[in-house]
This record gives sequence, C-alpha cells and structure tokens, in this order.
Amino acid sequence: MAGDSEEERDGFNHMTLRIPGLLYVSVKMENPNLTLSGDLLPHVSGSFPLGPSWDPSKALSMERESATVWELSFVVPPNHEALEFKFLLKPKCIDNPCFVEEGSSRVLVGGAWQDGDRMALFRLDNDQVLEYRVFVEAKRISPFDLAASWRAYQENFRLSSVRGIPDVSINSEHQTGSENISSANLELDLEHYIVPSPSTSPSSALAYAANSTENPRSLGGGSASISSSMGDDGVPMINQPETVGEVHAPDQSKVYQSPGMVKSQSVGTICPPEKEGSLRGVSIDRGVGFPRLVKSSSSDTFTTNFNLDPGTKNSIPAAAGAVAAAAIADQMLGPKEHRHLAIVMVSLPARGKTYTAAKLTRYLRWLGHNTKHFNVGKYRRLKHGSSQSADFFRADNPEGVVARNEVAKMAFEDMISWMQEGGQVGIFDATNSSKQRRNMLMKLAEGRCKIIFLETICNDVEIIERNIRFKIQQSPDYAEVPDFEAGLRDFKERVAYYEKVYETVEEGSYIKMIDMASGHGGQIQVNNISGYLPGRIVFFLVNTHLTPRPILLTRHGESRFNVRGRIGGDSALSEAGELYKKKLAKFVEKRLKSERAACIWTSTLQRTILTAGPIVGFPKIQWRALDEINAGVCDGMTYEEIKKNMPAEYESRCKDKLRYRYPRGESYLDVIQRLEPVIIELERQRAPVVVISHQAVLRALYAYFTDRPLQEIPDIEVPLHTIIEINLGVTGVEEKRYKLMD
Ligand SMILES: Nc1ncnc2c1ncn2[C@@H]1O[C@H](COP(=O)(O)OP(=O)(O)O)[C@@H](O)[C@H]1O
Ligand SMILES: O=P(O)(O)OC[C@H]1O[C@@](CO)(OP(=O)(O)O)[C@@H](O)[C@@H]1O
Repeated sequence: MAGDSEEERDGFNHMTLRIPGLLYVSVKMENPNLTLSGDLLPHVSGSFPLGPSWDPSKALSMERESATVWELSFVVPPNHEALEFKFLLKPKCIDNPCFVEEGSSRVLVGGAWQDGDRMALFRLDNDQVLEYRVFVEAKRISPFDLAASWRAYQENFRLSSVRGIPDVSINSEHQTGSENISSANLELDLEHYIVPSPSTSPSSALAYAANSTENPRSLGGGSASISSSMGDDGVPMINQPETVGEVHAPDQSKVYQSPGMVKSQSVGTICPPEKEGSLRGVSIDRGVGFPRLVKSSSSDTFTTNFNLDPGTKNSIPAAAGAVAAAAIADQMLGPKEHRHLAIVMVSLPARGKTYTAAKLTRYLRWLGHNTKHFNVGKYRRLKHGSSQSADFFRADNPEGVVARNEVAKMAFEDMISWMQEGGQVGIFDATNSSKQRRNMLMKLAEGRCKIIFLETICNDVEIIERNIRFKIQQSPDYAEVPDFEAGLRDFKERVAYYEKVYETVEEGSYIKMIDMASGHGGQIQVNNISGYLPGRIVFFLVNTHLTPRPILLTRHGESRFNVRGRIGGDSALSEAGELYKKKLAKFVEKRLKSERAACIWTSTLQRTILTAGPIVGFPKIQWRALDEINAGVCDGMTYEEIKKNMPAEYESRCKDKLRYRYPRGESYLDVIQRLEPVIIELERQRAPVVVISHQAVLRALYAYFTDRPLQEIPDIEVPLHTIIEINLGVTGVEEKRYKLMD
C-alpha cells in the first residue's frame, strides 16, 4: 500500500513521493455541473500503459462511478519510469470533434503525481468552458494481489462493467444513452401498434375452458380426436389430433431438490405467499432456475433402459422438463396404480373447478406430463343436450341422478382407458360433491390409478356471484337462453340443489383450496399427499391466484450477432436494437403508467440488459434462467457454418429440434426445465412483469401461457421488436401483440 507516502485531500490520495513496485492507479474526474457536459464522455489518452499512441480515437473511456464522477483504473509495471496522459471529452456522435484538456500533459512518475493541475479545463466550440476536478490515486500491489484481482476481474468485474448495473437495480432517471429520444417517440394511442396474434393463440379469455376438454370415446373421441367446439347443429366438429404428450425425459440426472416435494400423511395447512404490496427492493436468488446437477446420462441411455421411446405407447409417462428421476422413480417403483394419477375435482358449481383443472392441465403438459382434462359437463351435454333445467340436478330426481352418474362413469372409464394406453395424469372435472359419488369413483379406480381429490371451497359471496354471472355468459348450458336473468335464476336454483347434499372431502388423499380466489391469500390443506408429482401440483397451486395482470414478453433489441446471423454470444445492440430499447422504454412508460408496481426481468446477457437500460421507475432483475438456449460448441457460429462444418449436428437438430441438445449446450427441453421456477414466479407475482429475454426462452414461456404443445415450441414465431402482452384474468388468458418497429 502507498499509505506511507500519501497526502490525503478531498478523500483521494494525491501522490507526492514515488512508490516502488507494481502500481494500481485510479484517475478520476468530477464535474458537479452535469447539465453543462451534455453528451460529452470523459476519456483518457496517453503513453504506455494507457495506450499505444496519443491518437484520440484510441483514448480509453472512463467509467461512470456516480452521477458526477468518472473513473479509470489501470496497472503500471514496476520498471516503468514516467507515465504521461491527458483528459479528453468525446461526443457520443463519432462525427463530432473531441475536446482535449488545456495545458501540458500530466505526468506520473512511479505513481507520484508531478504537481499537475488539479482542475481539467476544456474550451468548447462556442467558447464555453467546462471544468472538472481531477484526482489521482496510486497503490502498490503485489503480483499475487494482481493475479487475484485479475481473476476477480475475469469472473466479475468485466461482467458488471459491461453490464453497468447490478443484478437487482432501479433507475429513476433516464441513463446516458437514452437521450436523443425524438426518433423513439411513440404514437399517443398504443392501440396503433397492435398487430394480429397468430391464429393458434388463445382467442379470448371468455372462451369456456370446458369446451376444449376431452370428448367421449363413444362419440369417436378417444385419446386424440374431435374438436372442442360444437357446430351450429350441435354436432361436435372434427379437429386436429392432439399432439401434446409423449417426449423423452431429457436427462434423468437433471433433478434439483424442489420445493414441490411434499410428504404429508396427516392434514397439514399451507398458506400461500403473502400478496406483494410493493415490489421495490425485491431480491431474487439468481441461482433459482439453475439446477444443481451433474451432467451424465443422456436421454438416449435413459430411454433405452426404460423403454421410453416417444413413438411407442407404454404405461410409463414419457416425461420432459422438470419431470426427471424422482418422477420416473415414483412411476417405476411405486404400486402399479400409482403410475397413473387421477386428480378428481370436487366443489359446488361455480367454484373454479374447470378453471383450476384447465390451468393445471396446461402446466403439467408444458412440463411434459401426458395430461388430459375430462369434463363431465361436456359428456352430459353431448349425451343429454345442453338445455337441462335445474330440476335435472335435484338429488331427489332419480332419472337425473342415474343420467348424471352414467355420464360421470363414462368419462371416468374413458380416462382409465386412455391411461392404460400411456396417459399419465387425468383431471376429472365434475362436482363429485357427495361421498357416494366419490366412493363410486374410488371403486372404478381400484388397482388402475391413484386418486387425489382437489376441492375448491369459496366462502366469499361476492366472488360466487361474479362466478355465477361468468358461467351464464360462458357455459353452453345457457347459450340458448336469451334472457340472462332467467339463466341466472335457473343456475342459482341448480347450485342450491347441490348445496343440500354437498359433503366436503374427508376421505383418501386430498388437496383443499380454501378461499384462494379472495385476493387475501387463502389457504391450502393437504392430506395424505406424497411423491414427486403430487408435490409439484401442490406447489403450483399454492403459488397461483386470480389477480388480473399483464405479462409483457419481448426479445431484446436486435443484437450485432443477429445482424451477422450468428447465434448465441453476448454481443451489444445494433443501431436498430438501440432504437428499439428507447421505443420499448416509452412503451413501458405508457402501458404501465397506471400500475402501482411492476418489475422488469432480463437475462444476464448484455443484449437484454442494454434493452432494459432506458426503462425507468421499475426494479430490474437479472435471471440466469432467462439466458438464451446455450448453443455449446456452436455458440457464435452462423447456421450456415454449422451446416458446413458439423453437418451431422445440423441434420440432428433439423430432425428433432425439441430434443436436440447442442454439444456442451442445451436442448429446448433443457430450457423448459430451467424455466419452471420462472413460470412459478410469474404465476406468483400480482403486479405486471416485463420479461426481456431471447427467442428460444420466450418460445417456451409463450407456449406455457397459450397451451401450445411441446413439439411446436421450437418453431413458434417470436419476432424482434414486438411485444407480446399476455393478460392473465379471472376467466383465463388473452393475448395482444404490439409491433413497435418494422
Ligand atoms: N379457487 C377458486 N375459488 C373461487 N373461484 C374461482 C377459483 N378459481 C377460479 N375461480 C373463478 O371461478 C369462475 C368460474 O369457474 P369454473 O371453473 O367455470 O367453475 P366450476 O367448474 O366450479 O363450475 C372462473 O371464471 C374463475 O374466475
Ligand atoms: O432455436 P433456434 O431457432 O435456433 O433459435 C434460437 C436462437 O435464436 C437467437 C438468434 O438467432 O436468439 P437471440 O436473438 O437471443 O440471440 C440465437 O442466439 C439462438 O441460438
């Protein structure tokens, strides 16, 4: 250290005596009057080791240390005699001239400052004078210190200096670089930027989730078949076969200890996380999303051992994503009936059964579990028509009871048949509100599948009233009833008949969601729940809620690698990307202006962090889990180069882009697996979130919200400079797209 020869002033060390040995030098400039300096950036130009020449174009830029102080540090070798340097101000626009400080050059000899001026004076074009205070600090460092700090620099400093902001940050004013906003101005009305969403996206949250559930096999439905929608004549329309389902487990070693693993033999209560009042100061463990794992067996080894060929039907789940060794072990080693799981919904009408069943189905499918939703109401409508009045649902109407039990049995048997063909999780959606009905189901399930009851209880009369009104609007039961009030009366009568005979679940394995829609947290009770998958289901349900909020998904602004067609890497933004980041900031400002809280999530790659740069007023969080698919040895190559130099790899990826894993990199399935905590966190958040990430990652996130089959994920279109707004609402998911630039 130089402590023995320094003179302290203004908090900086001004050297007067030479320090022998290797030196660490820090020079700083301070300009308290920021408004004068405009967009002039301080630089240093000098002799070795500051630069090979005095050429201003090779001057080193200083880093902004605080709002008014700029800093540059460097190492001077031990045998170096004199170091000469000068400060420069360079305009951001490279075409404009730069300004060199007045007076002779500054000289440092062995770290001692040869009495240079303590002010740097710049005379600008218009004879305006800018003054900066100058500080120099020199410390002797040992080669060991240097080696250690070099390592630290390699590991940390370079990253944070490139990125310029810490993992969790918030900027309350526009950063340098976000000026010159005029070209980034947006129309007053954001609707101006709306472009059509792809036809496969969820058309409207008002579409009733039961419509897209399974059809009776007796009607030619089966495991993959007829449509969710009804034709004008009431006859189901034939649609595409369902493609979701069987895929390889990506890597059985890739299991991380998840909070989803719950074992409970007796009744326990879990309270969901508190509602977030404000997101400011939020801190997130960046490790989340990076499973602690050992890369070992490939999916090939796994599938050979356990005969999990995606093309063959078998009784073992063909799983992906977070479904890994634990899930498979449960399936392989547990009792035979445990290889298939039936989630049997229980509740009075209008308590969110179909909504919850549809959401859980979407989540499990996205993780790679072969899951289907069987809605008994749909079976009833197809068998008995959709114009049954409340009387049909009276417990003392024997014909109604027989008819309802018959369709319930039919749907349950269909579900079991599908499981025997390889299906893994069946979600059985009916009121199942009496012990007698549940006993019937348990008998049907004996030795064939494990049952977990999922009961939704709601004590909030206002929510029940709102739900009932939704049902009249959405349910095909009332599609033919022109008078809304008459429909309302009939449905309330139906609910009252159910209430008379309703028995809460007290038997078997169950999960009870109590008042989870109230917005005050509610609670979840679990009884006799164990195993990987039930644990995941409980964890998912604890974190979901009904608070409406938008999630804005966007890729980073165009990167320099994008321009050159190179994949991966960590390049900065192109000119178009720079413009997009400014437009995006304006968009976010307008779109979220009425929100009390919101959060900006980026990956740890600089193209997303730079894109988030000009957004002000909201906390920004970097997630490693949001980093782009790791292209391994192909990182930085163009697709053409991969095709030419690694034709076999290129070919394999074309054949199966979902499962293909780049050598030393990742597959899409790997990406989905690491995104699972991101999905849980997105479900848990109550405020809007802006996710600035990458093509492959956003494909996977988008597929979750829009219930797209895994196989389609690698080809989903996620264009640059476009914002995909996902609105999570009380009735489901709706999508809007804004295109800010061509
Ligand atoms: N856990 C819940 N408790 C109460 N209401 C809920 C819950 N989950 C969802 N909802 C709301 O209930 C409304 C009606 O739900 P739906 O699933 O059609 O009811 P059900 O199938 O029980 O008749 C949904 O639009 C949703 O807003
Ligand atoms: O899976 P494919 O279709 O190759 O798309 C993923 C690729 O998208 C890219 C662009 O080509 O994303 P990004 O824009 O985030 O850089 C590559 O980095 C990444 O490898």
